[in-house]
Amino acid sequence: MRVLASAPAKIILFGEHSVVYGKPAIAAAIDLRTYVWAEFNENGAIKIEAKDIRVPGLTVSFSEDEIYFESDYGKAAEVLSYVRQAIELVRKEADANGKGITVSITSQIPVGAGLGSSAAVAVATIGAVSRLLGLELSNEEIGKLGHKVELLVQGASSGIDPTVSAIGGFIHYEKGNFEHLPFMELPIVVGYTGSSGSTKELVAMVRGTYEEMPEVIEPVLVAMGKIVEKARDVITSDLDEELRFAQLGRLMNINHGLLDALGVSTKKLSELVYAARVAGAIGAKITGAGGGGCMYALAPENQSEVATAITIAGGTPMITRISREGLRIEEVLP
Ligand SMILES: Nc1ncnc2c1ncn2[C@@H]1O[C@H](COP(=O)(O)OP(=O)(O)OP(=O)(O)O)[C@@H](O)[C@H]1O
Ligand SMILES: C[C@@](O)(CCO)CC(=O)[O-]
Ligand SMILES: [Mg+2]
Repeated sequence: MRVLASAPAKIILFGEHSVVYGKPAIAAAIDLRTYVWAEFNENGAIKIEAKDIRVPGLTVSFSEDEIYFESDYGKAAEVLSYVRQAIELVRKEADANGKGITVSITSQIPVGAGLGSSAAVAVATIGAVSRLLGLELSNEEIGKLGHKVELLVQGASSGIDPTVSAIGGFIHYEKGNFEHLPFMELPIVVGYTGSSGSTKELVAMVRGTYEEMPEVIEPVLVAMGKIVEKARDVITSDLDEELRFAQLGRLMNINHGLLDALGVSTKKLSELVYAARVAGAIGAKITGAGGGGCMYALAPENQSEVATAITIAGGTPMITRISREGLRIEEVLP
């Protein structure tokens, strides 16, 4: 039997980082996907074929009989730890420890770019392997297992990324609970800096500053939570679209300033944010953990001008759509 599952990337519209501290956040699934095939193998091993994961900065060390592979992301085997933990977790749930499973991954989502590649690969793997092992799990339950995977690998995770990847659409998320927000077409442009950041390291960096000076950082996190509540009121209000976008744009700009204050922006991210605003975007901010990765801009009137400005500033623009669908079982072959 072979099973193919897919799960979407996401953008965080408002509230990344503060969501790790129990504040609310708003996220949406987008139409880039990770695809995972799962099947049994005979030798009892976990085998992972990550077809298009690029491993930048590869170093190979030869020591006696051992060979170690390291990359810019750390030890090569660690790069696959989200997938490995996802398989092990599902095997345990299904009481199938020791069962040989091969997964093969292809992905449209840039890695470490703030678009939730770790959550999508974990959710799609859990989806494919749970179906293979005959476990009946809802998408919501799979999102919760995806959160466990992120906690195991990263040490800290709010769970918003695996939740939105599993269930799709727009969500308001707070402390493990989510609520779907009304679906809307958002005229956005995502700008990719081309460099990556590790969510694990960025979350740990913010934690370090928080512990060093909680009296300074706590009010920043509280303000981020207020931005999210205001954004939710705007999204669910009956204001006309122009006013709604204008208010959301202002909230994005304030949220970006606070993320910069937490130290998760980079020169390139800020350049893309300002280039988008100068080209007429009504709001622009980092999306995801930062430290490289992506920003997004709200540009109801001029998506293509904003995309061009992002290119001129050295980024790669992506005009994406919100995905209503989360995890999907694409094929089950005998
Ligand atoms: N196609 C893939 N195959 C295998 N592992 C992947 C794949 N895509 C992502 N990963 C795993 O996810 C890690 C990147 O996750 P990380 O959380 O740091 O960034 P992100 O999820 O892309 O961004 P963010 O968390 O800010 O949204 C990679 O180092 C790798 O371990
Ligand atoms: C930085 C962070 O808030 C969002 C990453 O997309 C981490 C998390 O919520 O787990
Ligand atoms: Mg991630």
